[in-house]
Amino acid sequence: MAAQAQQDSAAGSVHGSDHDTTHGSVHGEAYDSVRDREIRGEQQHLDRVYRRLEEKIHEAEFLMRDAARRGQVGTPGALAERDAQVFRAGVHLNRLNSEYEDFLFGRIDLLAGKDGKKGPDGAYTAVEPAEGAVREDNTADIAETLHIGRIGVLDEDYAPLVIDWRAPAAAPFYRSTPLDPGRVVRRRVIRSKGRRVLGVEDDLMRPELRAFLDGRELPAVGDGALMAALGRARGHTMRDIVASIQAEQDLVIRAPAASVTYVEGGPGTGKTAVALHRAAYLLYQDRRRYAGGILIVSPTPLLVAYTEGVLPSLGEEGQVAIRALGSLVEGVEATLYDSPPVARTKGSYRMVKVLRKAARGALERDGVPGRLRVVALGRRLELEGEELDRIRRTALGGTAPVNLLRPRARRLLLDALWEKSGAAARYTDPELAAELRASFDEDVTEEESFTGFLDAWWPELTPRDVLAAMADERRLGRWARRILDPGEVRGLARSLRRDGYSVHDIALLDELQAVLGTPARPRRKRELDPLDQLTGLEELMPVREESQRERAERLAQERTEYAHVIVDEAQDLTPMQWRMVGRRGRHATWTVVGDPAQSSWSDPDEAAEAREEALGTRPRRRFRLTVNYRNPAEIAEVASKVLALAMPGSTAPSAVRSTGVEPRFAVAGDSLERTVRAEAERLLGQVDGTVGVIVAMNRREEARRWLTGLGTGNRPDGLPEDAPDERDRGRVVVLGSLEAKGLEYDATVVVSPAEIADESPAGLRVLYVALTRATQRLTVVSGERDEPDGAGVPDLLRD
Ligand SMILES: Nc1ncnc2c1ncn2[C@@H]1O[C@H](COP(=O)(O)OP(=O)(O)OP(=O)(O)O)[C@@H](O)[C@H]1O
Repeated sequence: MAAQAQQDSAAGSVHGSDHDTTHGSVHGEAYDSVRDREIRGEQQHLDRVYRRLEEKIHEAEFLMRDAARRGQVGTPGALAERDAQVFRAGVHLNRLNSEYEDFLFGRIDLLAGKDGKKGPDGAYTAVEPAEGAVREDNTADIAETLHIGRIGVLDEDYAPLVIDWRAPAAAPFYRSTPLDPGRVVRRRVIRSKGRRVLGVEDDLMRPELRAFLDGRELPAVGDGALMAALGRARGHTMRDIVASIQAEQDLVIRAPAASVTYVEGGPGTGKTAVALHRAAYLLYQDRRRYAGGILIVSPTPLLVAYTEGVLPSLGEEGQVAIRALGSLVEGVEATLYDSPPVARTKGSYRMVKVLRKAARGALERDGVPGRLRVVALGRRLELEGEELDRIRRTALGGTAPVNLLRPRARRLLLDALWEKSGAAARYTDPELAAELRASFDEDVTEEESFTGFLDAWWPELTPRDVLAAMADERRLGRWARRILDPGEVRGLARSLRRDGYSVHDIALLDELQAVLGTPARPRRKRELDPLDQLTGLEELMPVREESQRERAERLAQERTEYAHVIVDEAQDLTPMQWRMVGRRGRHATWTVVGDPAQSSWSDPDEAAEAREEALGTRPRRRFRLTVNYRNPAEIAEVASKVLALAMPGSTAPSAVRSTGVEPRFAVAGDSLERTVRAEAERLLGQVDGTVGVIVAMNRREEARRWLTGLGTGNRPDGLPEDAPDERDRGRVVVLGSLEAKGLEYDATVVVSPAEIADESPAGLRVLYVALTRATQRLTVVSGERDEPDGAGVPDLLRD
């Protein structure tokens, strides 16, 4: 399994075993000296790149100053687009310099191509080698060497010093494999920090070939960049994978953005990483088109926080908004959880009908005046009871948004009052009657008693008002008759009486916003500005352009629709959430990534239907990711047992590496608390990075207390500042099973598989998620319900 995966991966170790050791020889030369020489060579290249960038930055600064001197706007906006880009690159570089590793991270050495055409990035465009590029004796000359980095840099002759990783010329760096090498002979990953090259790792794509560069044979050093990247300790934020994107991932990242791109793949196959890199790629490829914004929808705020740093590290911020499902509606933030049955009700498609009824019914409230009384044409006119109800029913006919029906209701009230006045009967001349009616309407609508009544009887409803009205079980029962059963009504009403909102409430609020509509507001008159009287003022005023970030924030606030929508963990969206997300991408292209086997939603068919509706009739392109980069084979093996129960017949992705460390099974004796704490402590000593403790949702609070002071950042009272566990602070994280979605840790403790599985109808799939979070070590603790065997293996994880 793992061997197959290695073969699939472009970075799989393909060169001879003499390179796997740091001593030995490469083509008769001491290995260490070859490596040093290669590193020195890359260092010289990196120095050249930095010198060129500095030149360009100075040039851009000069142009800016010059433009300012000539009275033009003193910002990059006044420069030619190319220079402005260089300027931004320079600003970005300064940041990269101080904050990020691996500005320059790759290199490919290529055979001569089929033709001599060059692309805009200065590189040859041919994908396949020229005939005769490889000589009969299996030797060849390297015709082109490209360096790949986070941005593109050209030298003074417009030859590429660095190719942007998203440019077409960089694709072979990611796609070439020994099975399908194209022109690539050697693929090199360069590790650098700031301006210093630290190491190089090579893969030969044509190991049978002896290739020469400037008369010297091309050596290969290192033993696999991908494995080195995967073995690194995990922190609290995700890293980008630019240096080691794999061929099957690259196909997704660079897929044309038309229509809907579907990506499925098991845990750890890089779906989230791919989604983020795809956003950066799309912006690079067509910045103008995506100025409309890219929205990335993520299931939890924890996953947003985990992934947020990746885009700036790719040079992208601003046009991409990463939002949790609970933060998609402006001004509200989900903070509560619903029990599985309530979540199921709230997420169900049936809520559309309930909400439509509630939005109309919410107009009838306690305290609404039962009588309208006005004086007009010298008479007292009244409407009450049944008459008012009838008017309301007529006004509400059809499906138009409730808040937009107020003018219609107002009209109907005036009609009824006019009727009551009997004036119509007295005037037979239609012109005269119309005139009188107009002045009647004007008189009535100016009366305080009329406007006051209308405001109370037909107020502008907000989504929150309606949701609050649904907290009344009796009223909700009326609106949900024959749609929800009484148990569902009770649970729903009770959950809406809490302070705050759950993630499922947010989709209800959004649906209500659509059902209620927003009446057009009269434009506020601009206050009289004495300077308006002067002309030509603008030219005299210094104009401060918005910074890119300010602009992005402003646009994000104003924006309700996006040009491209990326949905991460798409298997978890409920039908109501699909409707909410769908409204934000009505004219968008889409990338949808997910894994049905990890779905915590209990009715996948219903969700699939809502998803299809949200995505409309656009054509679909499907991709499948097959390699698990997160879990070692030993952990993947245990998880696959639960997969077999959760989704019989589905195949698990193949793990790319194995650590030789089997998962550990512990049985809680008389104290679950003590066992969990001891196991977490043990793992803290075994890994350098983070430890995630995953428990059933209703044990979260309790488990946080169990682990107080153990690397959690919750210091027990009286602990001296330099206590030994101080270095572990923040390394242990306690999570409810649903919160673990998408995250990963060096080691995890999964507490009571049976409790997690029993918690909801989708429990087995949630357990599958929990078991696939660790990059190095997994400990499973059995509790009362787990029925462990003699080796401590719980029932659910046995064959
Ligand atoms: N090509 C790669 N090079 C290096 N690391 C990679 C690569 N692809 C994925 N990874 C790493 O593997 C881990 C899993 O990736 P990611 O979280 O994107 O997977 P996923 O498919 O979204 O998983 P899940 O479905 O479990 O949420 C991450 O640490 C990611 O950085």
